[in-house]
Amino acid sequence: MSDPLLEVEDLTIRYETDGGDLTAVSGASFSIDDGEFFGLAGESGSGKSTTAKAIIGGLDDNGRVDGGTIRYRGEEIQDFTEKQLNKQLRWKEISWIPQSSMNSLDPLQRVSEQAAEIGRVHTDLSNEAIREKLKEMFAVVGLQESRIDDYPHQFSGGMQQRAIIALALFLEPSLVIADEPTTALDVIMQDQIFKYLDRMKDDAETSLLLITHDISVIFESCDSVAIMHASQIAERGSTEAVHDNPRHPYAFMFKEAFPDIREPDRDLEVIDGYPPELIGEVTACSFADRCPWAVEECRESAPPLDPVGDDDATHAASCFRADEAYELYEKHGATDPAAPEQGDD
Ligand SMILES: Nc1ncnc2c1ncn2[C@@H]1O[C@H](COP(=O)(O)OP(=O)(O)OP(=O)(O)O)[C@@H](O)[C@H]1O
Repeated sequence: MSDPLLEVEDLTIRYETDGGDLTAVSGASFSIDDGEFFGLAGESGSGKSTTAKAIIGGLDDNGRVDGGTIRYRGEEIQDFTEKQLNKQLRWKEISWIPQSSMNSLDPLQRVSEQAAEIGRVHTDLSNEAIREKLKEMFAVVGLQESRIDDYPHQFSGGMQQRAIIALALFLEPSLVIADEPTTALDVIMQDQIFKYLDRMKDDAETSLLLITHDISVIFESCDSVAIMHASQIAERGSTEAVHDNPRHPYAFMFKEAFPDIREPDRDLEVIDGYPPELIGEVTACSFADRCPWAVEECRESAPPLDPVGDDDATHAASCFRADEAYELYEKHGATDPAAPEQGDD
């Protein structure tokens, strides 16, 4: 079997802060194949954007990869210099639709000039061919082709977002990283962009790393998923396996917190509390303080992301009670029948 397109292994990322080193990602592992749509879900602050930024070499200055590897087409890239990233990866291989596109366009350059510069560095295409490709993408994202020569300030916020998406896709990259790409867009436009990505997937085996807090979008559009909670991957696997047979309490409670068209009458789950901010080494399950099924062991060490042993070899959960938690949840709701009743000694 060939290498996965992207392989993230045991990745740990920390930010230097006044309060000490904050662990934003702790031991994360997942891989994305050619033509695979992979969703990374989780509440705000779980480490999704940090993971994506590390892949494209865009960590904030106070952030660093503190352990693990990121391989792209088999080559380790976590220590690539800016020059290597620009020359070998960005735009043509991996393109990035950032969470906030508002400041991503150069205000001093027409969009077509920005495209020309990207095209010059990464392809042999003529200027005319680059303009044609950009016009095609403008049509896909619902912008008039004639506006490729506009400056960013001539667009509204939503239009700037669409211009960024056009720039991210016009060179047909192998991997598109999209961080909450559709939050500023209406549903029709979201649908149009996903349809276009699906076409790229069919025609050119384009892969997608889709980052969102909305797991229902991932269940609709992705082949695989990882659900993160406060720096750790709680569960990972094919969308089908994680949807139908979830094992980690955060994964199934998070999933049940969103409406599902297949179960219109279900009450939505509420997860009490907030994810912790983790200073220093992570030495416990980051969900333990919010988990109805947590036992002593969960606070004594961080559970490894182990295979759950079903038909999907990629399906793994980092929970000491992965074998029983979902069954208990289905029988008793979000309470542990083995836990002492309140008021007991
Ligand atoms: N530059 C930074 N300096 C210090 N801490 C940071 C920095 N950037 C992110 N963090 C912290 O790292 C953790 C992970 O943040 P990250 O933005 O990766 O999460 P996220 O899951 O993408 O959240 P959101 O959905 O809100 O974007 C959070 O605790 C956040 O406060």
